[in-house]
Amino acid sequence: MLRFSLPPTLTAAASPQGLPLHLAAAASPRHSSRHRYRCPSSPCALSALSGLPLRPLWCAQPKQDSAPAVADDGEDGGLGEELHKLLALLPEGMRERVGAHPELHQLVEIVMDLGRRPLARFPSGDFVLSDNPITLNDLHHAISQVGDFTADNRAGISRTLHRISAIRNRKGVIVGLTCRVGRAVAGSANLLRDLIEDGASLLLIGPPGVGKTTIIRDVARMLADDFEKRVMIVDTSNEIGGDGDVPHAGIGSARRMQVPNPDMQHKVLIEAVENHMPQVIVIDEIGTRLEATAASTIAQRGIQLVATAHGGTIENLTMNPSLEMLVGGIQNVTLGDDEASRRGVQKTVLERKGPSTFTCGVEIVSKTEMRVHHSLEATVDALLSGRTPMFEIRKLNSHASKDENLTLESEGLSDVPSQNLAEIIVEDVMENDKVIYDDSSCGMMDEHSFKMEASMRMFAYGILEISVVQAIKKLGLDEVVQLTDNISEADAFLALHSKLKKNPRIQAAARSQGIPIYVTKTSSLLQITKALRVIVAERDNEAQHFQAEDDMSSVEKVDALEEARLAIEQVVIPKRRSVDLLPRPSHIIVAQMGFIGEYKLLCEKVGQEPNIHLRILPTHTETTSSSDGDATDPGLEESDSPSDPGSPHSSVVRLPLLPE
Ligand SMILES: Nc1ncnc2c1ncn2[C@@H]1O[C@H](COP(=O)(O)OP(=O)(O)OP(=O)(O)O)[C@@H](O)[C@H]1O
Repeated sequence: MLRFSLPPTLTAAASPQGLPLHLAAAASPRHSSRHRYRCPSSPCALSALSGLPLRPLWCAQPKQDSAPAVADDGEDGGLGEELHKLLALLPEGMRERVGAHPELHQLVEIVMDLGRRPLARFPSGDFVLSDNPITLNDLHHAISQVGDFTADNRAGISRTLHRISAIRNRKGVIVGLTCRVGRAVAGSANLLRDLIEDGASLLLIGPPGVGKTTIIRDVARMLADDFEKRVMIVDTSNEIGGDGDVPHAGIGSARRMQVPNPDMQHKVLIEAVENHMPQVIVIDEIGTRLEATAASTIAQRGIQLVATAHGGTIENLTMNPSLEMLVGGIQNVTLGDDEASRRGVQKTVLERKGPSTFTCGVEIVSKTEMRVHHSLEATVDALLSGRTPMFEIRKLNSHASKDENLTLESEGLSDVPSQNLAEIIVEDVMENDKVIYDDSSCGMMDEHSFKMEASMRMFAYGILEISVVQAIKKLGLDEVVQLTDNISEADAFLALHSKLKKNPRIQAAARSQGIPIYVTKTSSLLQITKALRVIVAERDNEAQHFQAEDDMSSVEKVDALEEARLAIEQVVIPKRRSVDLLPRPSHIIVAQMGFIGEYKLLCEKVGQEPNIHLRILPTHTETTSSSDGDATDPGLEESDSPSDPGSPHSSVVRLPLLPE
């Protein structure tokens, strides 16, 4: 886990909320140097692979000339001027009740439905503002203070970021209001600062109320003020720049175009590009096919695009016919039989149709946690092929108080957590060959002793690629183990047991490749690291074994030829006696025969496996024809007789393996 300490000056400057993001708002960081990371599967996917820390939020100096960030909550006990404007919509009794609430500064919404008790929504839960039900008068009082409701039934309060949404009856009369508190939280986009600075087009996805608009507002401010880009916000419901014709200070020097009617959003998008020469376009809520098409047109013109869309995950987008275009579009493809079996998939598969409109996808999990998909295309491809996509988790420590250290962690980069080591099981699922991983032995091994010379390609299935890559980095195996998407070129296969069990096709594909299959019970970084150790160690042993065999083979060959040389030069030629050499493997016997042939001597193979060996005859090949049928060859005769090889009179002399 990576921890960064908040400097005391900034700690002191932290907002009364004590929220980490508010702490971050105290600084307006500007980064001059950046880490660049490399990904095996995609050139841009990657900070998590680096093993390098994310930058702390305050690591750069605030820009001197940038306007100070506007926080909603003011000095009067956290009740800022803007919040006052929202509370003014309420009848006095309710206003006092909510004003006295200890979490006022975190108020999210006020709900007023005709004939029901009014509610204030806080992150901790709902709070009843009055036992008296809301009347039409209460609603009229509120409506009279807000601007006009547009076609999307939304209105705002001039010079604020609040959003008032109406519920109407069938005759069009307003019978309910949802009054959302809007805040400019400078620093809420700091977790995305590196991507923004890189010029990446970002698609932020998240459920309603998770904080997308707040983040995108800060992105616009950051791009305009910190990175001095020409930013145009296409503000469909005036939520980013606030209600009224003068935009809210929360967007900094970004410009804003209002949209007369939500159906016109796509037209205003194109107009923004054609008339105002923006470098960046910011849009809240892309929701229709027309809007998605307009966004894709803009991206093709090389403009940095930052947008939000509703949805829990990127997978939701791939299943949304209106929005799938944002991720490149999805199509059905029918594969040939060979290709289908090579990939281990069915014949009809889903594939991405074209390039994605956005470079990166960011799933907003909560106000303090995001999942960054550095390559949206790689994520979509992974999802469509049934693999788990690689993403990076970026978090602000939600437990940090303003007096504590602020923790910025990326799970993708954090150290291996301590876990119950007994749980670690790595099995080789090839039949009858189950290996239970012995953790104690692993503890004895030095992480850096796993270096291998030969590189190895590994196919991971059902396991986050990012975790595998991290484990590879942790073991220092970057140069050794590479991930591959193609099972047919893999040397090893690592899978999550539960997932592999359910996919006989992929099992069959791996088996047909004849590669070792390893499984882990869970996909925790710890288990993957340990699995990798086993895989690499086994591979290392194998490599050493082959190497040893090779080495031995060449040493034995030298010995065998030397043995033949001594036999020829010391016995066969001077004493004209035959000599039996030592039994050897066949490829070495062949080498010996060639060697003997150079002396123009005859030899023959004698004995049975495993004792087959050569007998060198004191007969020259030139004389073979004339001596053919010479049954009286003394050497041959003598050598057939069982005799003591050590005897000076013996016809069979066994030479020492190595000459002295
Ligand atoms: N970092 C933050 N700190 C404090 N409050 C926040 C933060 N981010 C958002 N909020 C508050 O949470 C509420 C919802 O935020 P926001 O409107 O940005 O969400 P959203 O995801 O855009 O919602 P929707 O999809 O419904 O438009 C607002 O009241 C906002 O002020």
